[in-house]
Amino acid sequence: MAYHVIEGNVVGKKEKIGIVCARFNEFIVSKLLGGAIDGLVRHGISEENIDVAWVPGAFEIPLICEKMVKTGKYDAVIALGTVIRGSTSHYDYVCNEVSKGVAQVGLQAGIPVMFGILTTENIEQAIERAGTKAGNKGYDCAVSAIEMINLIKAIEK
Ligand SMILES: Nc1c(NC[C@H](O)[C@H](O)[C@H](O)CO)[nH]c(=O)[nH]c1=O
Ligand SMILES: CC(=O)[C@@H](O)COP(=O)(O)O
Repeated sequence: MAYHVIEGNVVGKKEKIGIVCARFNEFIVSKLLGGAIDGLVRHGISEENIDVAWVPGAFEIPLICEKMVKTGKYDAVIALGTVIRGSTSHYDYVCNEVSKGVAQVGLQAGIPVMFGILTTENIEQAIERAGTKAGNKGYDCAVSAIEMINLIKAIEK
């Protein structure tokens, strides 16, 4: 192979992870959280190195992600929430702002800030992505967080 490949493995060690959860639609978000913790622990992260912060709704997630990042205590932050369309345009504003906000925090952070927020048309779609037939978005974000931590280490060494 003439070119070099830089990639991150999914082996966690002593890294510290912050998770920000929205309480709105907690029935779903709690499943995302369980999946995220399962993914982290099964890939080597100790539960004692995981902090979970709860916010009222997805709109508040970016601010607390930023607060966690600025502590300098975490190797990655995972945002978990569930936004389900209602009968007004409120859904669009919440989704737009939370996605922009999390992305903005991530670009400024220097550490991975993972977007584990479901944005669905209905409850069924959310359930499918919180541990049923479409997997668990929380688990996926957890494993990707470890990959990103190790990728950054590989690039910076
Ligand atoms: N409708 C959903 C919300 N709405 C609440 C907002 O996120 C926010 O907490 C409120 O506007 C006060 O600032 N939040 C969700 O997480 N999911 C929803 O479906
Ligand atoms: C995503 C939301 O904010 C939504 O649940 C609010 O519902 P509605 O648009 O019917 O007020």
